[in-house]
Amino acid sequence: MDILTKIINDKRIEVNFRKQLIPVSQLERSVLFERKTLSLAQKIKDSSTGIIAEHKRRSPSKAVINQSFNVFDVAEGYETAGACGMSVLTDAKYFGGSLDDLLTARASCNLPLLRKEFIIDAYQIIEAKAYGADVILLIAALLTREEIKQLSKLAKSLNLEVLLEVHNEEELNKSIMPSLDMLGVNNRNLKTFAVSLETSKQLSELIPNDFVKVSESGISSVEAIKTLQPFGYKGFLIGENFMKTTHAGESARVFIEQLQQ
Ligand SMILES: O=C(O)c1ccccc1NCC(=O)[C@H](O)[C@H](O)COP(=O)(O)O
Repeated sequence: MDILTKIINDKRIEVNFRKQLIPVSQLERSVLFERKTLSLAQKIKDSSTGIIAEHKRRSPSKAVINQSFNVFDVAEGYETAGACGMSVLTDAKYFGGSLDDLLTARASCNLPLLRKEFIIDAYQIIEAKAYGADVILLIAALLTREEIKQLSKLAKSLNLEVLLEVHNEEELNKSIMPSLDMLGVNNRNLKTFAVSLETSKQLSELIPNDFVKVSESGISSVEAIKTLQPFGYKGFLIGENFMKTTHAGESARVFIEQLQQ
């Protein structure tokens, strides 16, 4: 069984459990549910660097990356560094994240926050809003076109932006629709974990220009970004490269400074 199938099997059980624990009506009463959300797409459009910096403790491909940072410091550091937004992994079993991480990030910075999660149910989008997210991720490999439509429309009705992630042409073709804000190309093959920036380069011309283009995963140098920018990418999602250091915020600051030169 590949890792994505394993993650999704576990996620179905987790989501059913959570639904019973905290009903939608309770999520909708959260103070953050009424909050005015921030636009990550606009921040990326206005930026010359477009960095979405991720909080990532561990991953299926790299095991432990960093267990010692606290989310408060990382969020504050990323904001000071000049990131456009922050991605917060909320999956516990495979990434060591949680919704509390999202809440802590929300309390610690004014950056647009992406809930980085394996979303398969409308309930998780309502959770995202209740815990302070501005953006949700939809992964085309997990969803039918009809599901992408339903879930993205729900997100938009809650004033959340949608980053749709693809890995290949087939996923891209089935996903294009007006209820998406950003199209992300994941450079990591989720079956083999091999990373290749060629994936972003090859798919770029197939992405209509009305979407903000984001390149995700395996970006570890300023040079990598400079090779992706001519392909129309404005946003760059970076996790491990910052989280594996002794100070995620400081490493993002140095990276963004070099990118501006
Ligand atoms: O990172 C993984 O190993 C992984 C495995 C299976 C599904 C998703 C996975 N990662 C989620 C992400 O998309 C990345 O955390 C994100 O793009 C940042 O990637 P990186 O800069 O390479 O840490």
